[in-house]
Parts: sequence; structure tokens; C-alpha cells
Amino acid sequence: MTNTTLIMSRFVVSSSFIIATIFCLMTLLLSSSTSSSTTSASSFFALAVETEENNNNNGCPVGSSSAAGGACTNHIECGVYMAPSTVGDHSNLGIYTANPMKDGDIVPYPEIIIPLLWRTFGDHPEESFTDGELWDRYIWEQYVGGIEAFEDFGDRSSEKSAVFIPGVGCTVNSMLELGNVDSANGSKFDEVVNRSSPGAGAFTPYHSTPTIISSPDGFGGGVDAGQELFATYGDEWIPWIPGVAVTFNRNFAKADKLMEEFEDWIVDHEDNDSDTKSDTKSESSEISDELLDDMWKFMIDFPHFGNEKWEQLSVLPKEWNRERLKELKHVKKQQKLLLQQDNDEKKEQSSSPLPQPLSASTRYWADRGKVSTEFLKENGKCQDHIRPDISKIPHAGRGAFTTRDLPKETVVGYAPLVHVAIRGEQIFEVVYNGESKHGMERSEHRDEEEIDAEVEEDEENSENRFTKPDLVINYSFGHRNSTLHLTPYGAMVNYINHKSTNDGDGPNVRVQWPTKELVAYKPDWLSKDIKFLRDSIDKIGLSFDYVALRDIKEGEEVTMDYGDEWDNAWKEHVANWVPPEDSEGYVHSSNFEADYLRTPDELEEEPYPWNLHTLCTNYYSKDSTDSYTYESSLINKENVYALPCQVLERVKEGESYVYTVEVKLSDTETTIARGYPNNQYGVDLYDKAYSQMWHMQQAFRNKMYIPDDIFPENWMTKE
Ligand SMILES: C[S@@+](CC[C@H](N)C(=O)[O-])C[C@H]1O[C@@H](n2cnc3c(N)ncnc32)[C@H](O)[C@@H]1O
Repeated sequence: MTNTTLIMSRFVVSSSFIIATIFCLMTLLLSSSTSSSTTSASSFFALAVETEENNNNNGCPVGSSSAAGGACTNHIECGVYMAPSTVGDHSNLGIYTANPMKDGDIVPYPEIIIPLLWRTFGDHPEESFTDGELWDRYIWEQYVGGIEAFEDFGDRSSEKSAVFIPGVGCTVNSMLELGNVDSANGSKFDEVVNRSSPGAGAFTPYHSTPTIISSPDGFGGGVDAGQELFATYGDEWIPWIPGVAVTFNRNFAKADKLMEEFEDWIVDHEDNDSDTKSDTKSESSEISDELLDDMWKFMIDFPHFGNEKWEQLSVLPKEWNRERLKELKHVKKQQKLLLQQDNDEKKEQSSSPLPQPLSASTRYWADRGKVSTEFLKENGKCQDHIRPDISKIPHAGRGAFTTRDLPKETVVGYAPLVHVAIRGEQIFEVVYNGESKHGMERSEHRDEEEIDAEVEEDEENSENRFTKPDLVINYSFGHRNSTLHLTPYGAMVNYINHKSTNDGDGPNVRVQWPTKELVAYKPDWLSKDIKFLRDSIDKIGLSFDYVALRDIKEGEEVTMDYGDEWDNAWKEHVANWVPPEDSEGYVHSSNFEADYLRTPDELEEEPYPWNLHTLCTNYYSKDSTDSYTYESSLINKENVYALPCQVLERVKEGESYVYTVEVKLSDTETTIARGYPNNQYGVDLYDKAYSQMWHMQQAFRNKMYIPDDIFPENWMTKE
């Protein structure tokens, strides 16, 4: 195989060439084979994953698991697990439900969304080509979570700001046709505290982004216990991880076609063979299972990387046997039957949609995506021991609360850590440059001179310029003697608030390195140096267990000690806090209620809160009287362009109002247009860019500190 790989990778060949080559080889092999062997192969639908890692349980008996201290504990019930993925030989993590769930059910529990300003989506910062590159795999575009556009004017529909969605959002894998959840379906906005609170802007206002079960057709309207949850990343996303199925829909169809050809070839061969030995239609015409197996392996392992990618090879079932052949015949028969019924029904003018049988390759991967609950208990980490709610700690925002009684030593939460090794202190710095359009520059993309030149051009903005760490810092770990920066992405752990060890009975959890090697935890990384971490960007290698320090009762708030530095910084922040002048009169648009948009006269009497303003689209055209009128046929949902505007007049039409607006096209040019509806495609009220609390200059920023006793000395790069 290695030689074949070398030779074939030098040629550009087509997939039909591969198949032809394989079939020729098969013919050659067959002509010299004895075909009486009937080696029984494992069932085609056997769950390979169930058997592979069952023994890896730290010596704990089945039905119990290793707690943080290495002791075996009885199992505590759990509904959602993070465990080695069924996608690609357990090379990454996946999210599983331990219970059957119906379409429409919400996977526990909805997460926060942390908006990122230090980088834009799809715009990989050049300087951090290695260090920080790992982040590429853990961000989404802002529209996924329903985050508003950050710029005031311009294209509001396709601004590509990046967001970080811990939990399912970061972990879920993609299996296109097998997508069984809608992940990160918008979010809610709630700043929880007032602008005058010292907690203002110190945590994300975007929360409650749900993952909703949405199983594909043919799967019975839900998912079974042990099912890996799959999102749909989109057609351009290809996980080029060795051994991973490249899951474009079109590949399932192509894979089925290849399997059909393979099957036809076998049937032909066996028929021909028995024809030539027509007197005895003997067993010997059957191709041996062993040979079938070898040929199949040869086909699926055929090198398909490089310029020519035969993605369909990656979704072929990994095992082959006669059962598989029968399955394929069955699927084809059913499909034929349905097609026939469909035609008959069409003739009868019936419109009832017919269920489609799953294609053979789809069926294979669907079954592969399921594991036993034992597997989850033994290899997974529970993700629903805690749930979010408003914290009981003043000014802290949301917090994490236990969903069940959790004995001491329970791993209450688990989080893989996205690391930035050397540039951890600079990479997240954001330069704010005022509060208007292009008011903020992302330092990662701009050099200082470029920013200075722009600021000089705009004296007004230079006064408002300030630099501040991005919000994600408050959700990340560091150490005073190191540049390393670790951001956890386990479900719910980002809700855990601080409680000092010196405060009352102290916190009830602490972070610890896991007790054994895991897909996302390599214990030998603890003895590597910081340069090794900088250059290790293919995979996550560090994780934290959040371990119960004592028995925790259901409903208790979970807290951990963020470290003395954090505690002191927060106390100093509170002591020095002076509510900003603009906290008076600030109302976020989500809390602002008005029956209609106001005219200039009305605004004089009753202005909007200072942070709100109206923006209009340019969907208008000239009518017969040479005046401009709103034209709904011009709506382009892909590109909703916003311009500054003011309402001049309002007319009641039915239950709602239509508006005459003055749209500002440039500094010198305006247009007056009639008939605007009050919505995002017409005229609407928006928060001014960077007016939300998390952009406040005064907002608290501080990373959490990794306890000294677990921080390796070799990572200490600073005095
Ligand atoms: C990892 S987040 C915790 C979740 C956060 N409370 C939220 O609502 O998203 C850390 C941030 O929570 C807030 N926080 C955590 N513990 C706190 C405490 N004891 N007092 C005040 N604020 C706290 C701070 O804003 C801190 O930067």
C-alpha cells in the first residue's frame, strides 16, 4: 500500500480510473484465488466504537468511573457527554446525548456566546500564523448566534465578525446529510446589570443560544440514546483530518454509486464464473469474503489527497462483507419500489410525500455515529451536571448551578483548552477608536503606524482612542509568570464564577489536569516547553477537569477560586468604580419599548436614549410623480445595507405605521422617500456601534489564574 501511495500520488488520475484499476486487480487476483473460503466477517453495522475503548477505564469496573482522585465512583446520571467522536477514528471530540431526544428538544443547556473583536471571521491574522492558529477551528460567524452588526452603517447582513460558542458550539462535528441538530440558533441579549454597576461590560450579554434536535428524514423524528450530535457546517467546510469522512451530501450519492459498481462487478463475475462452469453451479463461483475484504480495504485506502481528491472514497463504509451486499440490494429494491409507487401516485395526482429509504452509505455512517451508554460512561465527560442561571454573587452576571447532587471528587465539568502560547498577551488586545463607523480597529490586523495615520486624520477620534483586552480574556486562564493563554470550551464551565478560598466556606470546585490521557489531553505536554505549545496547532492537547471539592447539593451555585491576583484586581476595580457619566439614560434597544418611531418634533420633546438611532435601507425607487417610494421588491436579504436616516413623518396604515424618511447618502447628499415600514428591511431603531456595555472603557478585564501547584515551571516564560 505504501508503494502504491507513493506511485499514485505522482499521477493525476480520475476516480473512475481508480475503480477500473481496482476491478482489474480484482480480476487478476480472482483468477488465481481459491474461492471456497467463507470467513465470517463482522457485521456490517457493527458499532466499531463500542468495542474499541471499553477497557480504558483506569481499572474501574463497568458501571463506575474514575473520579478525579483516581478512585472508582458509582455513576451519577448524565444526559449529555463529551467523548471521542465517531467521526474519524476518535481523532477528535464529539457531543452525545445519553437519552433519546425528539425533534425540537433543546440539548441541555443553552450556552453563552462570546463575541470576538480581536479577529474577524475567515480573516486569519498573518502574524499569528502558528501561535493562535488553533483558534481557527473554534469560531463561528456572528450571524449564527444572531449577534448584531458591530458597525453602524454598511452591509448589516454579511459582516463577518467572529464569535466563540463554548460547549456544543465548539465541539459538535459535521456529518452533512446526517446533521441531527441545529446548533447555535440565535441568542438572547441581556446585560443583566446596570451600566452603573462595576460588573457592567465584564461578561457577555449574549446568552441562551440553543442546540435543537432536528433529525434528518428517515430517522424517525428524533435521535436515540448514544447518538453523536452532528451539526451542518456548510458545504465549504471540509475537515481534512486523516481518516475523517468528508461529508458532502454529493459524496454519499457518489459512494453509493461506487458501491453499486463494486456489487455489479461481483455479481457479474460470479455469474460469468458459474456460466463457464455451467454443469455445476457450485459454491466455488463465490468470491471469498477475505478477498472481498482486502479489495474493499484497497479501495477505501486508495490515496485521495493532493490536487485530486476523491472525497467519495472517504465516505465509503469502512467494512465490507456479504451482509453489506444484501443491504445494498435491499436498499436498491426499496428505492425501485418507492419510485414505482411514486409514479403511480403521481398518476393519481396524490401529493403525499413518500419516505425515502436511507442510502447505503448514509445508513452506514448513521449507525457508526451511535455508541453504547457504557461507552459514554467510561470514555465520556458529563456536560450537564451544571446549568446557567443568574448568579447570586453581586455584579457577577450569570453563574453555574448544579442540576443534581454531586459527591466530592465528581468531575462537575470538563473543558478542552484552546491555547495561545507566546502571543497570549498581545493577540487579544483591541484598539477602540471612538464610537462611530470604523471607530474600532482590530490591532491584530493593523500595524501601529497605519492606525496612527488614521487617527491623525481624524482628531476627534484620537481623543476617544483606547486599548483594551477583548472580552474573551475574562473567560480565559493564564499565569502571572507566563505568556500562555488558555480558553476553555467545555459546556457550561464558562458560567462558573469566582469565590476566594479565604471567603467563608470557599469555592466548591477547582480546576485540575485530568487523571489520564484523553483525546484532548496529552499529559506529556506538561513537561514540554512553551515553544512546543506555540507550534502544536493541529490539535488541542490540554484540558481541565472541574472537580468538586466537597459534596455539592442540587441547585447550589458552583464557584472556583480564580486566584489572589483576580480577587485583588476585582476588589480594586469595585473600590475605584465611578459609574460612567453616560450610564444615565442608556437603554439597550432590546429593553426599549415604543409604539412608533418618532418625528423630529417628537424627538425634541422626548429624545431616544443616547445610544439609539434610526437606520434605513436604500430599497426605494422613483415613482411616476418623480418622488421616491419604498420598493419591497428591491429587498435583498443577503445584503441589507444600512444608511443613517431620520423619520420625517408617520402615517397609520391598518394596524401599523408607514414612514417618510430622509436617508443620508453622503455628507452632502440626501434622499426623501415615502412608504417605509418599521423593520430591518425598512427603517429601524438600532444601538449605536460600540455603545453596549461590553465595549465600555471602564469595563473590568482580567483573566483567571491557573493554581500555582498545577502550573508547570517549564511554561514560565516571565519573571
Ligand atoms: C468566566 S466568567 C463567569 C461567567 C459570567 N458571570 C457570565 O455571566 O458570563 C468570569 C466573569 O464573571 C464575573 N465574575 C465572576 N466571579 C465574580 C465575582 N465573584 N464577583 C463579581 N464578578 C464575578 C466577572 O465579570 C468575570 O470576569
